Amino acid sequence: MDNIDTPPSRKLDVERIQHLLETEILGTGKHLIYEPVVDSTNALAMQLAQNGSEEGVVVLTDSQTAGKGRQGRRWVDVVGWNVLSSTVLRPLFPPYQLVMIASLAVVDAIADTCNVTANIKWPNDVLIRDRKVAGILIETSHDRAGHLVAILGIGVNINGHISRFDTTQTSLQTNQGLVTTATTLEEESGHVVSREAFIAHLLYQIETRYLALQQETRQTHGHGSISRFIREQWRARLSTLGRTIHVHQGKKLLSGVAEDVNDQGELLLRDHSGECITITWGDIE
Ligand SMILES: O=C(O)CCCC[C@@H]1SC[C@@H]2NC(=O)N[C@@H]21
Repeated sequence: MDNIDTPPSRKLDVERIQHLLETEILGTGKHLIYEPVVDSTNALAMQLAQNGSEEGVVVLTDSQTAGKGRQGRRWVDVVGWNVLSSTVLRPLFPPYQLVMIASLAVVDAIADTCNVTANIKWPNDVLIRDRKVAGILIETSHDRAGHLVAILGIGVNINGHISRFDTTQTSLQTNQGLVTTATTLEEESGHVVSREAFIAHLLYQIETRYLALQQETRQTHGHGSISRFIREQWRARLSTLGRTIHVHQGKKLLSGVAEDVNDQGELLLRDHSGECITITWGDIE
């Protein structure tokens, strides 16, 4: 049993996150909702949002019983070792800009807490050394008053070593090839990472860009320098660009070189016949 990482059954210290946000990171106080176990933080946050909850409410947990991934997949976790968070937002700007803000926030929170460089696989997977460390799921809907709400769900593999997880205690073994495709911050930085510190930095990083973009959208309808700056920051972090890739869109497979992204964050793929295809969704391999 020596080589098996057994999860600590430590609960998230929400007061510590509040304290870090208010004193050290200089972000504003947040309305944090913590449940030790939920089906999905996104589902709970969506329920709250549809019932009119204010933006900025953050749902946190130690474990999800039905964590949601992109394109209907499951998101599995090991109790107490991951960051699982969902934030209620009411963006005035389009969802593709939220994709950019969220992935940049994760990249920056990783640099802040671990001093490790992470990159983005289009559109919003966060990778370190080409292995996935975080996933983002944005879901939109309308509340009872008809206003748009967006739930920004973020899952980050914080501690433990993927290759050593005790898969008899988790459903990780259902993820084919996880060991070669995923990683954790502990694995990459060489030290245990505080989930509380990571969450505080993450929320701060989301908030600064989000508020700036909300203000700019009110004033310029999204054509200002902040939108451009965020898009350029995100583009510069995309490890997908310049590579030969395969895009899975359901049963359809497209291959070619990922040349660039357009203003809406869509991927421009040059296929083998020389045609440029605009990719709006799909899984990149
Ligand atoms: O497939 C992906 O890459 C996206 C994964 C998103 C997972 C997070 S964990 C917190 C939040 N709650 C969910 O049910 N999913 C997101």
